[in-house]
Amino acid sequence: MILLTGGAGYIGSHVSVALLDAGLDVVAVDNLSNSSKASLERAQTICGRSLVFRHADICNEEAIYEVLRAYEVTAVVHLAGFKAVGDSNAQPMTYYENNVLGTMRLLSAMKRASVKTLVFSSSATVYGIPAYLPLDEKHPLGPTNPYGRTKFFIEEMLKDLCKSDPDWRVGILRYFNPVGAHESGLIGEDPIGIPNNLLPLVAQVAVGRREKVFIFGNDYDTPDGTGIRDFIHVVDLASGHLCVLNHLKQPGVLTVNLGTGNGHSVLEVIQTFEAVSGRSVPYEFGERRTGDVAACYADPTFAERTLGWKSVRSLARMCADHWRWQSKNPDGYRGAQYQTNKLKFRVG
Ligand SMILES: NC(=O)c1ccc[n+]([C@@H]2O[C@H](COP(=O)([O-])OP(=O)(O)OC[C@H]3O[C@@H](n4cnc5c(N)ncnc54)[C@H](O)[C@@H]3O)[C@@H](O)[C@H]2O)c1
Ligand SMILES: O=c1ccn([C@@H]2O[C@H](COP(=O)(O)OP(=O)(O)O[C@H]3O[C@H](CO)[C@@H](O)[C@H](O)[C@H]3O)[C@@H](O)[C@H]2O)c(=O)[nH]1
Repeated sequence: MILLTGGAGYIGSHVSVALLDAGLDVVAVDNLSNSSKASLERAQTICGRSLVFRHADICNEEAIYEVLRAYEVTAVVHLAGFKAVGDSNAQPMTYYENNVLGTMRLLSAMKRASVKTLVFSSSATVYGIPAYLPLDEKHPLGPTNPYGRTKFFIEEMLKDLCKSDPDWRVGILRYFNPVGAHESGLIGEDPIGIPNNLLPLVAQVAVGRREKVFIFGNDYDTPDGTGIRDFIHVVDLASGHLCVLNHLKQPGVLTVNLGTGNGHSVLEVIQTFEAVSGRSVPYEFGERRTGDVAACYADPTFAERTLGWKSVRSLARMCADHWRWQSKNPDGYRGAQYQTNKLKFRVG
């Protein structure tokens, strides 16, 4: 049985599908602070298999320990955490508590239950301002905001833990910019309030929920002046978790970039989204956003060499799948527009 923390979230629901489709048993734990259980009900519908859901907080060591023992968990995929960069500047201690302390509690519960295999979702944000591109795993680390520092501190903690005890096997996955949705249109990203990230905002403008996209800067040193990022399809990203889980046979830490290696500009994303959706996405150029860099994209060769993993879905596919999710669920999981035959969660 695999314990998936943050399982009801955007990436977690897609990882649930990848794990269930691979025939693995899953217990998903989430405190639903930024998600809805509906995502996991739909993940079950997609796979035709049930998982176990436990409403719990990773900061609650006893609750996690109890789950680890009750379901005979053998490995943990740890996605639970807060992720908004702006919020983390405003409330750094909340981020340190939830992300760093939460991970410490989880590790402590794992140690007590003798579960010592972990896959952790880190972020390309740990690299900070790129000294060179593309970013390989050896690039120096220097996160520029509290959210990024929580990921950095957790990475350091995991390295120390593995040095101290050779039984631990840890995969650190540095995600670039996950976008898109499962091709069924049943699960996808459902941010609360005005989206911070580009793709969900573009999708909400296309569907008519918002008026236009403000492009943060058109004077970067890039071909069209707008920022460049490595957008990666969330289904490709999810499959990377399976690959790393299968690969964690040796003790120690394996740190891997999950990106495509291709950079796409903000304007390119908007134009591609318009083409695949047939909708217009009005935009306006505005000031640069504090903390943004001109360009950020991965060198994904280490992932391919060590895990045999490679992203396969194009930007057009990312936009098309994101659009299918958004157009079928204009109000996300809150809308009742898209009913599914709910599979019951497994009772543990
Ligand atoms: N989406 C991105 O752009 C991105 C990029 C890099 C890394 N990541 C990391 O990937 C992970 C998943 O991100 P996501 O985009 O799916 O975000 P998300 O907010 O959709 O999912 C995170 C989930 O964790 C849950 N959660 C938060 N704190 C918890 C706690 N204390 N106990 C139990 N559950 C808790 C939330 O309710 C949510 O369901 C996060 O750790 C995030 O930092 C995301
Ligand atoms: O309303 C918007 C939102 C974004 N952008 C631009 O779009 C690009 C992508 O921005 P965004 O989607 O916010 O992603 P990033 O700022 O690259 O950060 C994401 O990707 C990082 C990993 O690379 C993660 O660590 C972060 O948590 C996640 O928010 C950037 O050039 C932004 O300036 C706009 O122009 N307008």
